[in-house]
Amino acid sequence: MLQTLLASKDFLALTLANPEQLDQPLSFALGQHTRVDIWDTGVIVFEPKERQRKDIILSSGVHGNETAPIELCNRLIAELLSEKIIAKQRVMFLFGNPDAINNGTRIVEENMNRLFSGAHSTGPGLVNPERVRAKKLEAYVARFFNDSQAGCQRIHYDLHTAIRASKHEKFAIYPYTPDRAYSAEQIMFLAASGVDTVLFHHEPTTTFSYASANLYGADAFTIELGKVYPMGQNDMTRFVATYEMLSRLICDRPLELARFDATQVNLYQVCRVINKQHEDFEFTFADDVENFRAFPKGYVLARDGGQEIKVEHDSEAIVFPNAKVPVGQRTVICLIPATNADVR
Ligand SMILES: O=C(O)CCC(=O)N[C@@H](CCC(=O)O)C(=O)O
Ligand SMILES: [Zn+2]
Repeated sequence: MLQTLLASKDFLALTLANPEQLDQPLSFALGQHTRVDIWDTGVIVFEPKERQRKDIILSSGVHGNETAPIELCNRLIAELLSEKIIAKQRVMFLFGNPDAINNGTRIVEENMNRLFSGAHSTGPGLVNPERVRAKKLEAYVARFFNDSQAGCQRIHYDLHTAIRASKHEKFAIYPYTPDRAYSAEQIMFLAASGVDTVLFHHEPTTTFSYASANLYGADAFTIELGKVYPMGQNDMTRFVATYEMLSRLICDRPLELARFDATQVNLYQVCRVINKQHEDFEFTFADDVENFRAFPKGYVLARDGGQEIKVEHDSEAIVFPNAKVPVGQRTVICLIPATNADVR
């Protein structure tokens, strides 16, 4: 198994050939500079001999059909394994849901990105593969971040793609962190990566990025890198800036970030999340309406159990509309411009 990986440098292939687990953890050295530990299928850690100031997690494939970030991460892993680039920061890559990646579907049985912060074990408990895997992923994040040296910055970018097209092609969700100012440096890092739009969430969630922000004080984001396409059909030239900035981050090359300038980015505040109450929930707008389309006050966005759901602010933009979720889950996020965000 190790020989195959060392020859191919294809960690995704190893992961997808062993979607449930690996027989045993693997450990090896890259030259004199890096130790590599494979903790489980889809879980690989690069540890430079001389540790620097950042501990970085890059996760992808929490939704199995969101392939561009999976390809991007597999390329970074291959370049690290072949010593084309050398990690100067501690970095862990996670391929979240190998079964769903093999299936080419968002989920197998349940949306994994609603199962963090312990949600995997509430309600019916560990009854499906996504719940079992979410629990394991939480444990790997804890193991990784609990080994951070004092003063080390923790970073977690959970990489996704959106189901539909977006007015802002690449965007990030900043999890709810009521006790912290928003990081100007992180927002400018995202902008330099081609992610020029940030949504500030207004409440705790059970997403992967929220768990890392809340439990470990990490600079954590869900990052949407364009639209869903099948594996191998992504135009990877659209991710050149993202690849370049992640590579600089891992290798501790100069980030050369611009000073924070609110006019260079699109900042939105989440004003509400509409959850599905009844099976008959439906939107009034067409399936091909893109993310960030704005609707005026009073516009009927949806109907749910005979009730009309209307725009409450002068204008609200919508993101992630999806009527086909289970009752109780998010159908859409509504946004207003973030005019007073505390960015420092
Ligand atoms: O395009 C869509 O409808 C969903 C894309 C996606 O998977 N988004 C994440 C966002 C997580 C967050 O709010 O931080 C998700 O729904 O899990
Ligand atoms: Zn996703």
